Amino acid sequence: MWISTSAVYFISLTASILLYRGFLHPLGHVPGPFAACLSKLWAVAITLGGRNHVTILELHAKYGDFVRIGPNEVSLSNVEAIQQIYGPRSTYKGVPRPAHSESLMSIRSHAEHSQRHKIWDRAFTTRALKDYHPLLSNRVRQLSDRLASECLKGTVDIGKWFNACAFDVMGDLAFDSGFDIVQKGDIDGYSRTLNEAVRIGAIFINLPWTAVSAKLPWLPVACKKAKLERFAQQQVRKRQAKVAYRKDLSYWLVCASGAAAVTCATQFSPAEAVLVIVAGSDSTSLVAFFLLYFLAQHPSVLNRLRQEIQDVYITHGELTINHLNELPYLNACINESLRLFPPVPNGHPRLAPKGGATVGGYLIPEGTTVIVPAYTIHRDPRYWTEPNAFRPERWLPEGVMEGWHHDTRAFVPFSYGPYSCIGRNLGRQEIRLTIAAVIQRFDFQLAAGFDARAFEQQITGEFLLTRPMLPMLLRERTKCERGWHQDSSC
Ligand code: HEM
Repeated sequence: MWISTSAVYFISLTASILLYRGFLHPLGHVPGPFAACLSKLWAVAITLGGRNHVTILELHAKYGDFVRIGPNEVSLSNVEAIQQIYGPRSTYKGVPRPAHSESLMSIRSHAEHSQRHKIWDRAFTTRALKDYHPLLSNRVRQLSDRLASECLKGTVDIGKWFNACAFDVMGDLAFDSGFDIVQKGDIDGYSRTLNEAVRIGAIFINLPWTAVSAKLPWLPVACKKAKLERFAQQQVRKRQAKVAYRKDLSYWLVCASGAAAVTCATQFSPAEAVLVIVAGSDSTSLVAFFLLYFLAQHPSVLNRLRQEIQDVYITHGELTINHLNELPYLNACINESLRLFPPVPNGHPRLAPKGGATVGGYLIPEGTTVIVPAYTIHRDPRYWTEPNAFRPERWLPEGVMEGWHHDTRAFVPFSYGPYSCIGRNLGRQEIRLTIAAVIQRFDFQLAAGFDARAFEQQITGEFLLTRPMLPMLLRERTKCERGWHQDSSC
């Protein structure tokens, strides 16, 4: 009797919730897949399938700028929306992040975030970045040497090595002691663990209550999280013991404030150390990876880029970060890779303010979660002519012909506004150095039978894009006074 009463209660409750969400909800007028209106499980299923970025793009192509992608969630693919939702004067709130506890990325109160941001800012000034140059150059040199030995063995999984290098760089910056994955391999599996943590985090973002599972010690997800946190704790402690040892990132976050070691512990938490690694490694290596993929398919772009880099080498006798910063074609190629494959493709959730808001003519009720998806807006033909083509020239003055659409307001790979990427200049420097080092020293081509369509279909985008295996054949070029050459005749 008790069971049947409970069952009736449960069924009626579920039916009323579904009825409300499907037909009576204030977002009822917004088009979108019916299953998405009923339950967040739709988003989880799409996330698990891994093709969020493509699904959202297809939904916008079908339904227009304003699409309902959850019971209380809409996706807005319209350039007018970006400034209003993410801009400095936005009244939208950030959505708390269950996956990155106690870090800059999880603080979503504007006042608290701005206070913490000021401390982080010191680590990303032009002067601070300059101090990281030797460290970056050293790691990229190691990567280049590693590729030289790997290419003798056959096809090279280039993405794996780019990722290892970016991981080593961030390890140096966050802990002042690298992981040495390029040289020794991922012995302890930290890089693997982090990648898994990011995937799991994507589910937590869609269904915040599942984040509880990270606290149940017998679940694999909890073990992995605990392992990572233990590691970060050890590293932060070790780093704090050498207070003013080197001007790395933790120096600026902690020690430059003159704080005593005791306050250091509260200022640079293991969660923030993990944030540096998560935010700075995969994202950066993905951009370099996709750029190399495009270059392998576009020989004329590769030749022009190689010439630009060669000219710098001939003029200055070396390739430093300062020389590379100003190269227009290199920067254009990086922008084009960021446009076509933004590492964070699905947009950043914000909550509509009290009383609701109107964006680009659309009424958004109070408390609605809103996203502007980067992958979709980067490929919108209203903002970009030939949106799916890799065409770096579009970023140069001579490359935008009359009548061409090139609306840089619709370029948001680092998000936009006060919560946008703090490490973008560092990331760009690392990408420039990596790409310059690789294309200067190696000729490369995709392995025989490579199928670009199949490759792109394997790219998933739960939170970050993933990189499928990209088999490349690399051949070391010959070095002489005037740079590197294809054959031994310098
Ligand atoms: C090209 C490479 C990179 C891309 C495409 C990228 C992209 C992004 C994006 C889209 C966000 C906003 C995330 C959100 O609101 O959900 C973000 C935030 C952030 N990124 Fe990056 N990032 C890159 C490199 C880096 C690097 C090298 C660092 C260095 C530590 C870094 C540190 C951060 C931090 C700390 C945040 C949080 C900022 C805040 O909440 O105020 N990123 N990044």
